[in-house]
Amino acid sequence: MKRPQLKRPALLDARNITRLYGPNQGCQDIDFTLHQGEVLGIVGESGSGKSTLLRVLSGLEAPDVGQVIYHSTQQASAAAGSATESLDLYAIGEARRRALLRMEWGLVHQNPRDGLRLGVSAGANVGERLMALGQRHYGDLRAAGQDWMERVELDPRRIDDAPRTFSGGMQQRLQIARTLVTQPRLVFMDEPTGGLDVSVQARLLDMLRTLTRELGLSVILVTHDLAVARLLAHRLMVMRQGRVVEAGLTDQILDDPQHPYTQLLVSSVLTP
Ligand SMILES: Nc1ncnc2c1ncn2[C@@H]1O[C@H](COP(=O)(O)OP(=O)(O)OP(=O)(O)O)[C@@H](O)[C@H]1O
Repeated sequence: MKRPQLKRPALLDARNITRLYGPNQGCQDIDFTLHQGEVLGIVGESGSGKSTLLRVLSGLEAPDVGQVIYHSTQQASAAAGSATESLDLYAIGEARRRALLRMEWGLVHQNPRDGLRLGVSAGANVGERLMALGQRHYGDLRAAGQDWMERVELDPRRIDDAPRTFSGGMQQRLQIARTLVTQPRLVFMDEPTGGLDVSVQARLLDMLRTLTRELGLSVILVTHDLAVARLLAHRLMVMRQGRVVEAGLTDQILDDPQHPYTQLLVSSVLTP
């Protein structure tokens, strides 16, 4: 499969990040740059530190050492165009970090229950994030809810139903709609297809691939599933015991792994 050439501006820089809970437990010495429109997969077996790294990158947990630098594009004015401001995620303060998550970033949890409000309607789940950005018009919010339900292949006639009446796969699609409705510049995904039936996973993956391409999303994706990584990610980082052991273009890593650990990971998928 042909991958796009990625010579785009940097969106996020991870600089020498370490967050350890014990020896080799967590993540250490992580350095990379995510470019605009790029999908970066973080892969590795259970306990390799993927989720720890994602929490640090997404502003949920400060690193012991290192910096996360986000290149935010502010729309100064129609005439002046946009200006880029580089923000040190853990130096800007809690309020600004939360505002970033709300306004420019999105987070898709493995378990949709962690990303949805189960007690309010599907439409409210989607509209709520828009309201947080200042949209108030009921008709527009409802129209956006219906539109996004359709985009994630949910029946828009169920807009008033509570997500707890949806299946796991439907809840995950609703969580994705809720996340993407605000057109985030950067989306973090933690095992977005984990815990679902294989057939449900396949459809969801297909949908995610279409949406990331259509919207030109920048994504950091954590998965232990190399098939998911193959389908969605342009580039991969392979983690083992908290460290990155190999990084590069997805096809190169999966078709010609260099590190013995990556070779083992790839062969364990290929060998029944
Ligand atoms: N809050 C925490 N307190 C103590 N130890 C932790 C904490 N979070 C993670 N760890 C430890 O850090 C290591 C890495 O865990 P992490 O969840 O980042 O790995 P992972 O690759 O995401 O695994 P999985 O795929 O199973 O989620 C593990 O040994 C884990 O026990």
